[in-house]
Amino acid sequence: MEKLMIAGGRPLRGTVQISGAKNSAIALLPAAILAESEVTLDNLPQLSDVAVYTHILEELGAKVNWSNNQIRIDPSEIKSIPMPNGPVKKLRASYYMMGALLGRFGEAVIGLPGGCNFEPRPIDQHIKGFEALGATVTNEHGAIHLHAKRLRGARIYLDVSSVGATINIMLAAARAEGATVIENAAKEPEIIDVATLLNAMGASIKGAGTETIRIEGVKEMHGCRHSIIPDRIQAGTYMIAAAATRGDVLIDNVIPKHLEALTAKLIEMGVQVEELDESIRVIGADSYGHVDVKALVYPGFPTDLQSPMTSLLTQCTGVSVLSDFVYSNRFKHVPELVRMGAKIRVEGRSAVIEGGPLNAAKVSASDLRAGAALVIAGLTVSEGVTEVTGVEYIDRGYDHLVTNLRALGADVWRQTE
Ligand SMILES: CC(=O)N[C@H]1[C@@H](OP(=O)(O)OP(=O)(O)OC[C@H]2O[C@@H](n3ccc(=O)[nH]c3=O)[C@H](O)[C@@H]2O)O[C@H](CO)[C@@H](O)[C@@H]1O
Ligand SMILES: C=C(OP(=O)(O)O)C(=O)O
Repeated sequence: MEKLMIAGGRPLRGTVQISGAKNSAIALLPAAILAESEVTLDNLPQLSDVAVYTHILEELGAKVNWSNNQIRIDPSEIKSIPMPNGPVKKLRASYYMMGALLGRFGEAVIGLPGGCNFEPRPIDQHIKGFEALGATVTNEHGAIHLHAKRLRGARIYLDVSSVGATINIMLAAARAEGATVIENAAKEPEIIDVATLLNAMGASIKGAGTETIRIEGVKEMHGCRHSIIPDRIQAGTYMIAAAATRGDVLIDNVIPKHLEALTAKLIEMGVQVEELDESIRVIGADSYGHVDVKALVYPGFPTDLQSPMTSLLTQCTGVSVLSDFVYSNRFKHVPELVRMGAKIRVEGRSAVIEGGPLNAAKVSASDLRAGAALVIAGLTVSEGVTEVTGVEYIDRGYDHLVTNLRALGADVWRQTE
């Protein structure tokens, strides 16, 4: 078993380069299935989720050539091989195989997804979308079976503006007959990134990034080259870590606009934040005022930064309230932070956090962002060594985390028992 060991108490200082976005990459990889020729993705993050996805594509018959931050996918030999089990169970975004295979072949069998299960994460809106396009969808022993003689465009109103459902419907509809309109679509930057790739592959998608997306189905799609957008959640995690350790960090290769909700909150609590063209500098202060935070869909404060933010709020004076309006029970990090001395209680969909010092402890990450929260908490503790297990979750979403933190002056290392 691997652990992260953190001897904290050192302010982070220096520059960190942010990799491409996980939540884009793991949608762009299956999107390549819709092309008839090679797709090249640049700025690919080096993450376990990406490794699992490339393995899935290879199992389907794609020729994959991954070298550092670039991947070339030749999907010309891909077949819709049933995948009720195996690697699809290892990550959440395997649900995109449903839309991509359905869109290209009119059929797919994909096991229900795995990934971070901090609470039940239904996919009813994805299925509603596939059915509206003309597919029959059944759940047989935990695997979703999809079949359509032909897919026809439809008007689909999403009950919740789901990132996954919006992207999955775009994938299925890109090569359908006629026009599809997604209403109440999610507006996250990763959706624009997927639409940009699909359009470069020959699709006709308008309105990505707004609540109405219109897709005119095309007969064929082809290869192209695309550079993945920077990972706003990794960037936000380093911003929070810089503030929590009272450091001074330049977070480079970011789109500052994607981080406005976090930037505004940091400034409100007394952190100095400077936005540059493609980077953000975060300069910590000796003390911070308490703030209330509401995690919402984009452009609101991201739920994926809610857990890391909890750790920062333990460093504020007074009581902060952090509520999650996307995932009401995403609080598995709280008991672990309490183990480290945090004064936090969960009330409904909110965590009530009373500021105060933390101490080193042995804690366990139950999901990716809970892991990030525990690492940040450990970085604030000046005596003793915090041990974080569940490193496999952290590796799903943080490219070279230990190397990056060490380069910023943190005393962090991996230890295998
Ligand atoms: C791979 C990926 O991109 N993961 C992100 C994606 O997850 P994911 O796409 O799974 O999250 P969604 O945007 O779909 O979920 C948003 C909300 O809608 C609900 N819902 C969703 C789909 C559905 O069919 N029915 C339904 O009720 C969910 O329970 C949740 O309360 O967006 C989340 C919200 O920003 C992020 O936390 C995840 O990091
Ligand atoms: C919840 C997350 O990812 P996934 O949806 O892939 O589990 C995340 O990135 O915080």
